[in-house]
Amino acid sequence: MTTLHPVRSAPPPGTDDRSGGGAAPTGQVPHGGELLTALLAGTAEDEQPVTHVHHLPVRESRTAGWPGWVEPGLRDRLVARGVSAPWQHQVAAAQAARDGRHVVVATGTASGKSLAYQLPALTRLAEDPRACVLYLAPTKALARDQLASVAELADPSVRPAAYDGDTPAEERDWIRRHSRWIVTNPDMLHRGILPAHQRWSSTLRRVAYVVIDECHAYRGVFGSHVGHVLRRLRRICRRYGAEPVFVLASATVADPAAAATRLVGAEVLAVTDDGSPRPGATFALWEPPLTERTGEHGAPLRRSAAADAAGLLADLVERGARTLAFVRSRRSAESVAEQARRLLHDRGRPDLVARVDSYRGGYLPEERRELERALSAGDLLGVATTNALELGIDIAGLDAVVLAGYPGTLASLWQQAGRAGRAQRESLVVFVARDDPLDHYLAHHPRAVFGRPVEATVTDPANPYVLGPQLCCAAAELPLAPADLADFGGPVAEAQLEELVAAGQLRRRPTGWYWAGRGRPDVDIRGSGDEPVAIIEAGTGRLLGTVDGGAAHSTVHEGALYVHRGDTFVVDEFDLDDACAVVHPESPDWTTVARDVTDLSIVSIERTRPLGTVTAHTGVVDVTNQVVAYQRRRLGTGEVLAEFPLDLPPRQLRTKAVWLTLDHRAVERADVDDAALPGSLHAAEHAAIGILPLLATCDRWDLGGLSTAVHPDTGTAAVFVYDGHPGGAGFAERGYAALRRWLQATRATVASCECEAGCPSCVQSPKCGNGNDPLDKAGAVRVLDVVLDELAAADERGAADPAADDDADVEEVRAAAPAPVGPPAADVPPGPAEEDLVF
Ligand SMILES: Nc1ncnc2c1ncn2[C@@H]1O[C@H](COP(=O)(O)OP(=O)(O)OP(=O)(O)O)[C@@H](O)[C@H]1O
Repeated sequence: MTTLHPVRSAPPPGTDDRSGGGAAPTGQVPHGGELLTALLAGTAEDEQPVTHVHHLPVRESRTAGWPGWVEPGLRDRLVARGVSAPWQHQVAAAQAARDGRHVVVATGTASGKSLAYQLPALTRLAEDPRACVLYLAPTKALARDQLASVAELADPSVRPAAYDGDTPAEERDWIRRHSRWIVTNPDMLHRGILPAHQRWSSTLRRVAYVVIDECHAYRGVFGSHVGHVLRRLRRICRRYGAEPVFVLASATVADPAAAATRLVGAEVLAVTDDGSPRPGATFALWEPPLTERTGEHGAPLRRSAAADAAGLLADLVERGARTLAFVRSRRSAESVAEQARRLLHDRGRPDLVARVDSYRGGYLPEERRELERALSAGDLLGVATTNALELGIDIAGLDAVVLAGYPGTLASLWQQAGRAGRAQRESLVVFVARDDPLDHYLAHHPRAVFGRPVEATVTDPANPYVLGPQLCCAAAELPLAPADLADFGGPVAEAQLEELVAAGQLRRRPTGWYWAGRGRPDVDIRGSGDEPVAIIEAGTGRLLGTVDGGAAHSTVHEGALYVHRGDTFVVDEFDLDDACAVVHPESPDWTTVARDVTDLSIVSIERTRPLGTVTAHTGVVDVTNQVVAYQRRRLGTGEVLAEFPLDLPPRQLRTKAVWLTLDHRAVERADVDDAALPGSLHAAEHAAIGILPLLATCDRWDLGGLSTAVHPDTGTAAVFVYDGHPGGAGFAERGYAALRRWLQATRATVASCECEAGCPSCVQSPKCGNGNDPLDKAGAVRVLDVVLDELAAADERGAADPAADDDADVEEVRAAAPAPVGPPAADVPPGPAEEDLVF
């Protein structure tokens, strides 16, 4: 790991840093570029972890005048709080909302998105003493933070209040009657407010604005449910005579207008041109080097991102830099802080040991405030934290942020990176890649990080497993009239209603569809539809939580290591009949990985794109999966310690998939013989799954795959990637729509990895049911080359699928990009061609 040594004068390779190097003046914390140069000074000659350095220059603010309609009292309060003039994007979004247009403000972290909805909403509340606002947040912590901010700004008659699962019963009635700014969440809307709409009618008829904060959080199956909850809300409001304006806020996402329109079910205008100022930063992409250690099939392993993050944290603290290190789990937060303390101790700096801590979640406001205070005062210099500190903290003046691993979305990455920076001082951000294809890709493709975002927030409101239950909820709230169906998908909804009538869940009457079940429909908007499995602690009988039924076989089988809020347990018994798993606390030095066998059959093809010797498809598939064994693997290294058989029944999943078929000519062109074909397809499939989250906001654990040299349904070689949720979640369809970009990035990831025969950074998968066997890295590159050639040739012939609307080449898209969304994009230099990027 890096240690303190004289500053190296040459900048690291790949740098476009303009800040220069040099040691810090005594007593002063060096700024971003200097810090990085100093960190690199002690790196071993043969290791060069920094793959790229990006310089984010200071961005000056662009303000606009206060719109004439803003309530003077509100304006005065804002001015008194330091908002002397609104930024341009705030006025653009506020004006659209004021004019009655649904609008999404999609600008960077801390760009003042709140003001964009507070201006029109609070003005309206001041003008109309009866008007109300509904504010929806994805997490309770964010909701509570926003509540405090509105309470400070609003006139006392607004009485902002939180109405969520934590609201005491005795307060609920008061809130319903008196609050005019109700802070809640989609779950409460779905379970509490909409089913009891008569009780809420006086509020619902007065709703002027619905604010949906952090709207990129609503993705996949959950996002599809939320989309319907919002459609139900609009229908009920309409019934009481209200047509609220929706204002959405989001950090970086691709195409926010389309994503927001799909979520709300009505046209939404996007405001993306960020007028807020930003301090400068040096942003380094860092990939830990390969080590002598080996994992599955002797694959070389990289040094862990956590180990490098701990080293960086210690180095930065030693230089007096106030640093946050974001890690992926609570356990990791503790161990990174512990490793950093040990390093400082070993370097003879016991004075600094007490100034490093971890943030262990729990989200207690007092804990957060103490941490904010200690960091601001400089008592604490380094904190390793989970994403608990990503939202809703106000720590000014951090010198550096270290990200140990990609946090899953670019929005989160910028949210975390945005915690660094103080006015007039350049900060340092270091992204440390984990041993995983997506992290590896990002470490070597700076423009995927600093260019226009390509990851789309996908939802699929037409998923029958979402639409059916949601139509039941809607009908139970208020019978569904034919005129209502347009909001719920038109013909798709009609077809679904027929099935619900046939199943006896709804009744058709001349006036519409009526709920025919007993009580209320029981629909879990956060679950997969399978019965959740309860996790029970042996001895105490304490219910620790639940896991999704769909994931239970591979996560809580007998012998599995189960992590709950950072604490570890081992499963003693998995009872399928009672849907529960009994666990005991244990912290072994291993983790477990399930082994499974998968079978897939094609049910129907929805779209096909012939590409000469290759064909791309999307459609419905049946996947049969059986977990048959599990492995114990050593923590940190991934070394396989033992394998144990399991006796679990197979399970069926009907879902959506994207797949490629390759006829014998394509296989010949790829120069892959019979023996190498299965491994080549399998390796391409793994890398493709690892990369899809770059284009769709999902996790590789949301996806499944299957590849085979001859698939019985097609008679050809085939690679399938499917959504791991009943009915699909929109991820596979996004892959089909962005096929070329997806496969280009996949190919680049595999080809650029310096390992010889495949490793976790390229073609090995941590969740492979076959133990990553067989895999043929070189064959995968050749197969992907043939597919990409065929795609390019088809595009030249003009045979692009109209559905593949964004299926353009990565470079072309970026070159043509309009004013980009997100913190860095406006400053991205034209950049070198893909092949010129630093590897
Ligand atoms: N026009 C302005 N001039 C000066 N300061 C402003 C202006 N607008 C907002 N601010 C301040 O900027 C800070 C960030 O604002 P806010 O929390 O609304 O940003 P955000 O975009 O919602 O942040 P996040 O990305 O964390 O959700 C706040 O301290 C706010 O008071």
